[in-house]
Amino acid sequence: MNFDADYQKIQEEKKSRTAIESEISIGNKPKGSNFMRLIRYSWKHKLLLFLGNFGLLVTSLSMVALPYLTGQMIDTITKSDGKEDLNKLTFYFIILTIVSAVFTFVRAYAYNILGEKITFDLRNELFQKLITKDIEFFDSNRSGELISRLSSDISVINKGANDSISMILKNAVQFIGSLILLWFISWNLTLVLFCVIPPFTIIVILFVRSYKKLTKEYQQAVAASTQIASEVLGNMRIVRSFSTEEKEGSQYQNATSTVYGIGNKIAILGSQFMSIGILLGYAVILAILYYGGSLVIEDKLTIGDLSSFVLYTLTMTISILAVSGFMNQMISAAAVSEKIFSIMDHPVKIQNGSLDAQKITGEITLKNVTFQYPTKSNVTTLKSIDLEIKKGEVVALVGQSGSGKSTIVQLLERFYDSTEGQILFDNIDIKEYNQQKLHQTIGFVAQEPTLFSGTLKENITYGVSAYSQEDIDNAMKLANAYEFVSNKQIFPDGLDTIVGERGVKLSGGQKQRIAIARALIKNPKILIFDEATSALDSESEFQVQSAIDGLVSTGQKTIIIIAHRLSTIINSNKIVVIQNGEIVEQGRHQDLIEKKMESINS
Ligand SMILES: Nc1ncnc2c1ncn2[C@@H]1O[C@H](COP(=O)(O)OP(=O)(O)OP(=O)(O)O)[C@@H](O)[C@H]1O
Repeated sequence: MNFDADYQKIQEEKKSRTAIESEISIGNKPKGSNFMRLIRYSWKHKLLLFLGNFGLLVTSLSMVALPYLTGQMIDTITKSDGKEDLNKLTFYFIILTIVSAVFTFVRAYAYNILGEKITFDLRNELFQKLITKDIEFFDSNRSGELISRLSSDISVINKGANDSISMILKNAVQFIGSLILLWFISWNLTLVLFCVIPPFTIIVILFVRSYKKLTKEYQQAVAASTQIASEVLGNMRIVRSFSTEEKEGSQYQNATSTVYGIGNKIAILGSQFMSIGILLGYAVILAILYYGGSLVIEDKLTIGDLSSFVLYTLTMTISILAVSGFMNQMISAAAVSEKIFSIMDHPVKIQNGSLDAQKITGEITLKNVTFQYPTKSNVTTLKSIDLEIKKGEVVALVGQSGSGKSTIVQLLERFYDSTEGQILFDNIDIKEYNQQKLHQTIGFVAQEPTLFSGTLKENITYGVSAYSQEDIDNAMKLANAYEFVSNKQIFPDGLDTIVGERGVKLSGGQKQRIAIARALIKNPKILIFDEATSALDSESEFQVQSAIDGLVSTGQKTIIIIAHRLSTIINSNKIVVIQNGEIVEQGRHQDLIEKKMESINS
């Protein structure tokens, strides 16, 4: 294992971590209002929306009627002959309470389910869009951040989209309904109330603004700490071997301290707002009681009406406070949805072609290919590469680390489009081919094989829809994997052995051979080995190398091998030497040696 390189990688990742902490580079700004776009997601579930809103209307109107009924009951109590009316009013009260309870259930249930459906739709749409983004997108957006978009951020939208919208609407209906009834009970008392509403509204607006800013900062801080956790937990062996647990622990603590700090500010702001709200609320009640009480003394208002008035004022104060509370959730949802929609809308540059690549024979041409990575556009990684690979040829790409060998492979896989020049398969531009079909004709084995959680069989047949047991066995035999998979002492469950995080750990060489079998089962016309043996010990290397040699000897596939070791490439039809992104030499091994001898002699 190359610990130094790994350690350096972690350090580099850490440096870039700081850079990405604040912003996710998702490119273009979202179009239109995010909120309206969220509403459109709920519009897809019209029945639930209708049920929720109907429940909401009925509950809110019953809540508006209750203080009025209470006032009427108080007035009836003060009359000596009011028993019959009291019974009637009590009956109405009971009915209203029951209606209110039933429709509260309808509203809450419909909105909760609606929230879950929106979450389901958003999460799936986002994931589908993510996995079809250009590889370039993943160069500049860290997986930790993208995962938190998918998990915690979408849950924030769920809360914002169901609880808050429904509660805001409910309280708004209650507020307006109460205001109308207040006006009918006593317009002059209502005017007193109007004097307090503007300062109250200004405070709410100021609070909402500051809250919005802090919420955004909070989410970015959470994403940054998640990124640290995911990197450290994913690289535990390196962390342990360099004894950096303490350092990583304090790094994480620093990141979470930032989260805590912002959370603290949010808590202070929220509490301040609540206390000012309560203060203003009681001031209003006192004003109403004082002025309303004077009107009762002057016989211009009944005690029942004053009681209704006080209750309505309370309802309205609570409504404003509740709306502001739920506004927070909605603002968080809007802030989060802005990021989610920006990711969804980020354009895909690599356009798919329509040509079926199944009939490709394996002839590859690179014509004057120049390339800069989009995230490093000031550096030309490949410079005017001209290369011809014939069908069935074995070509080795050699050169110093960082010279551009793997970049050539990435262009052949069309992970990126070349900046200049053309890549042709069977004399047809790579852009003309359907990408999925093209990938089926190319088998790729990377330096560090990645297996997915699941069985060995699932891993070998990854990406292949139709296969027989014979296909699996053949692929395993060609990859030198058949023997160890069939060894009941090592793998009692054979192909059904679970691998991955919760399963059996495979050795590097075993993993690599499963990865080769996975590449071979597609029966690809082109096979690419990107330093497939460089991370292995000599025994595993021998096993993998003989699997590659076996494939080379069939002469049926075009094989591109990136390797450092001479033994791996000595039998190639062509060795291509790359230096600083340019081809400096190419030919058979013997030709290159002769050339070298000539240059030494001359
Ligand atoms: N996704 C990427 N984004 C930006 N730059 C990249 C990316 N991948 C590679 N590079 C850069 O491109 C250059 C060529 O890298 P490449 O991986 O092709 O080299 P290589 O010859 O395969 O090296 P090695 O033998 O070490 O694997 C390097 O400078 C590298 O830093």
